[in-house]
Amino acid sequence: MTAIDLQNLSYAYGSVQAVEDVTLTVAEGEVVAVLGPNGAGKSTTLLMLLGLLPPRAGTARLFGGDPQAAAAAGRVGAMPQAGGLLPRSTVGDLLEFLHQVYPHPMPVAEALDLAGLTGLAGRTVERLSGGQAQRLRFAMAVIGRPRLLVLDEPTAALDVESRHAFWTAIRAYAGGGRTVLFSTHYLEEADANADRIVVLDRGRVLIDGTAADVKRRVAVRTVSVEDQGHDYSVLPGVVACSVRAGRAVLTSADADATVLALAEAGLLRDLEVAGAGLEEAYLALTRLEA
Ligand SMILES: Nc1ncnc2c1ncn2[C@@H]1O[C@H](COP(=O)(O)OP(=O)(O)OP(=O)(O)O)[C@@H](O)[C@H]1O
Repeated sequence: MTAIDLQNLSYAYGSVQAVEDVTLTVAEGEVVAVLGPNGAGKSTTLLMLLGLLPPRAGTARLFGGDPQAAAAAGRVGAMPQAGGLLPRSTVGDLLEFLHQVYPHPMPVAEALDLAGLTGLAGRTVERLSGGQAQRLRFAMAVIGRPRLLVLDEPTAALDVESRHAFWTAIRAYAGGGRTVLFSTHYLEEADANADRIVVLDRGRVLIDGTAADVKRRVAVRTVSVEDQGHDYSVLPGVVACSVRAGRAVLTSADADATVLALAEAGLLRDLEVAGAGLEEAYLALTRLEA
């Protein structure tokens, strides 16, 4: 059974093309990360997927039907990036209300436990810390026992320890054959918690594969040597190169192969190899695609 089926989805805010021709299918039981830097189009894709934003082009279907129908049937739980909480109500009242709305909910105590909020049922929402509010959003998303859980940057407000507990809860939830789609900026988080990673860049799908596929392509290093006027772009692994202050600076997706080729060509003078950040990796990948 296909849980999520996005076909050629596009969306523009005025002249900003936020999502362009995104096609993505997720089978029931998969845990998928949507990875991308700021502004990559993650939130916009998630909003269309949930039926909260009408696509300008393409279609979004959940469990073979309309996203809104899937949501109305209680099959979808969503955790937005922010908002969605009534400041004056208590944690317990909010969850109790949702418990009554859904057809097959879990007990409020179970949702509290799953989200690490046991003992906070009487606390008003406005007195929750950022991390606790985030965990309440998670409890609200799971209390209806949805078959599909959609989480938009769920750990953004959490410290390292809460992150760990949070992912343990999500994995436990996914373990029962449920489908989870979450967005994140962090490759490590996607790697540790997803079966599959979809990298979005400027609204487009750049990579759709396993963590190993992604890592292979974002394991970018900066290799630099004294410039000797060579055409460095032809060397293996090189995805971008420039000459700065007499040095050839090469962005390489395979530093070992690049260094070996430099050595074979007699170009290995004053070698420096440095790790490149993920943002640089995205940049390099984008150039590779261009
Ligand atoms: N309401 C809006 N009005 C105008 N432009 C918007 C709006 N929301 C998003 N955008 C633009 O659309 C593009 C995609 O934004 P989106 O929020 O989907 O990306 P994102 O990957 O979720 O980013 P982030 O990681 O920062 O949340 C960006 O260029 C953003 O500035």
